[in-house]
Amino acid sequence: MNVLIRELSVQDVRNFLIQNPEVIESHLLYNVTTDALESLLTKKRERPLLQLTGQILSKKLACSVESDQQIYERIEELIKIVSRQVDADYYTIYVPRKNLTELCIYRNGEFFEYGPIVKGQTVAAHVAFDKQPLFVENVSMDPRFPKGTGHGGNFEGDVLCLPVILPTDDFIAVVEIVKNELKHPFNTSELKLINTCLGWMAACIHENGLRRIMSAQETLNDFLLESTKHMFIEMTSIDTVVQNVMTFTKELVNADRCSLFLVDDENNELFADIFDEGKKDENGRPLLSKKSKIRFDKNKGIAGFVLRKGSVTTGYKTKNILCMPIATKSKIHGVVEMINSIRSDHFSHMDEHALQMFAVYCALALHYCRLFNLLAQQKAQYRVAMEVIQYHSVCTEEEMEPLLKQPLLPPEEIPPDLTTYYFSGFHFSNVLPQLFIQLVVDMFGRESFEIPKLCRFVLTVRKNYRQVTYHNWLHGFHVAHCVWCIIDQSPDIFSDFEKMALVIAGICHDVDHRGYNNMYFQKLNLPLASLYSTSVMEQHHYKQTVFILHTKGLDIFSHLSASEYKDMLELIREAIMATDLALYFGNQKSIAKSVEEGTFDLADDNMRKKAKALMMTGADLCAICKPWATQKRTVKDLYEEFFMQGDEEKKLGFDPIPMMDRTKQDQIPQQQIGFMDFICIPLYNTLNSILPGTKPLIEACCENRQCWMEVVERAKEEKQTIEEEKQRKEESEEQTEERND
Ligand SMILES: Nc1nc2c(ncn2[C@@H]2O[C@@H]3COP(=O)(O)O[C@H]3[C@H]2O)c(=O)[nH]1
Repeated sequence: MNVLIRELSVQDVRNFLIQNPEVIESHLLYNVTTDALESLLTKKRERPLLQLTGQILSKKLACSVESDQQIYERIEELIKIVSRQVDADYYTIYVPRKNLTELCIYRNGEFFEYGPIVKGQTVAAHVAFDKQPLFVENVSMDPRFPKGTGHGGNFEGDVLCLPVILPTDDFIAVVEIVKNELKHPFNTSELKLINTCLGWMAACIHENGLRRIMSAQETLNDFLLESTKHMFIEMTSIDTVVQNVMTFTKELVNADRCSLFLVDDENNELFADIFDEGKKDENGRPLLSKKSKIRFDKNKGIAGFVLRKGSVTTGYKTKNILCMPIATKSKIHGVVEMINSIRSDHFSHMDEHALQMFAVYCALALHYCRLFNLLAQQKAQYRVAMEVIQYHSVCTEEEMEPLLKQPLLPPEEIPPDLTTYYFSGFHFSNVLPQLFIQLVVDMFGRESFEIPKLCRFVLTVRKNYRQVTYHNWLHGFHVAHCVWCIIDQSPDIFSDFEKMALVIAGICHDVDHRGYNNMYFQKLNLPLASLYSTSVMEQHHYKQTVFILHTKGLDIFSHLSASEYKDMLELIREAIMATDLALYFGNQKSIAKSVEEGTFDLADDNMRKKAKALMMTGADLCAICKPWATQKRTVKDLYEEFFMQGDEEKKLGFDPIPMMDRTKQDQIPQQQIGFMDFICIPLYNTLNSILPGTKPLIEACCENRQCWMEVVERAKEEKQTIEEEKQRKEESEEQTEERND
């Protein structure tokens, strides 16, 4: 009989009771106390709650969790419910630690060490190792688990053990549910229930994490808004940006400490001078301290550095680090290092992702801040350079003295043809400043400008012309003089305001010309060409003019109101820009067309503007209308400048245009005729049609054309004579030879 009882299994007993229900009934009635029966009933009533489990779960999990501790609290609450549903005896929650090398048990808000994550010891460690669910029947008999479950090595029963893995692949826990062997084993629906619940739980925890990230994102957006405001309104310093980055990243990933190292590309180093020593301000925000710079080799491990530094200097122990480069596409700006997660014993994938995203904004913030600082520095450098330039480009008091003493020549020394188109400054180069002042005084009266200012102004303009052969101070004077003559010969057309703008534009129109045309700057991609895309030199001449006009002591227009001054500069700008010959063609065509159609009207603002532009071109080319001797001399100087550019281009491997090619000098007379036919004659004809006072210009131009024609003819004749002579010589040599023969 004894032998028979020993061989009975739990299942045999169950089968017997199903077939003999009266046995269990009498047992319950007579052998079990009422209290025990009632507790059994309570348990039994809880079973139908099964279908509500999902609802309870979702409610429990929907509550937001702020820290990892809270996540495990939730898991425990849920596993408690699930275990009851499946009538389990025990459950245990294990948490991976030490970078996934060890497990500890979580129970009632506390963590207890359990053991290493290895195979061949416990069920939980095996599952943590494989990260696969496992069902073990009668665990005490299974040789794979000599140390059994969380309830010891010799526990007899069935074990269901599952890893909790989030959709982000973060492995956060192992859940173990155990049934005593004497109870009924896990059935399929129970296994399904546990699996489903754990699946939902992982999804909810993940969801919760996302919510945490979203709220961090909101804070992040606020920060971005705040820092952008700082940068673009206040243009904050690098220190402020670094402090913002450190404070916010710390909040973002819940780090205990943080550091930020900036890259010093020049010295191949990383450095930091703002430190987090764990202090907080009255609002609980990190209080960072600025200290002397720590520098170290860019290639040395920062983590190692911080570990060393942290433990030696502050006694602070670094347990885990999240380290991220702060980089834009082209440059690594720095490295941010988060030390010791407050939430857990390590930083999660979510932390990493959030920081990765934020690092992009940090990089932009640092990038713009650096750019801003660079810009501010360059601005300061520019100001210093301008001060130096101003010192050297403005005339000294010694240089001024003679003119200040005698701004005007005695009447007998004034060239009699000064007020005619034919005046040539070649023989008056020493007194051109006095002659210019004379013209100004003649046209505007003695009171129009402060004479000492005008003296300083005119000498400084002269100083700012370069010593090139054509586009020099003398050319500037000639153009201003021609403008003066046109105005003088066109009474009641221009206002004093316009006249002043035109005469001053005339004297300044080529200031700082370097003897090269616009094409040269563009072809060689010189800095001036990157500054101005069109009318390169003309824009530069205007800028130089404004620079002179702005300089204290030379500010001849200081008597104007702000708006008058603005208008004056605009008129000067238009006049100087009009000296770009590339703009002339369209202008001439448009005026000639209106004249032909009888619609030209100087009262019309637009046409008036065009007329003034044409007048500036007329003055700029006035050498072509000077007496023949002056014309010849000017062309010689002009071509020397052209050839200098040609020589330069040849040196740089370019092919100069024939006009700038020294080896083609014999073409000059023909080129002059071409220049007149193509540009000057239409120009002065049209100018004459709108400003009849310019008639001497077209006449003189035509006379000079005649002179160039004669040069061409003479050259032809000379060539012919030479050839005839050559031929005659050859023939006579032939005859001599024949005679000798
Ligand atoms: N070939 C030729 N070109 C001239 C003459 N006078 C002026 N120019 C050109 O016309 C241009 C007008 O604008 P710039 O003063 O910049 O440069 C001038 C020269 O390139 C001339 O007599 N002959």
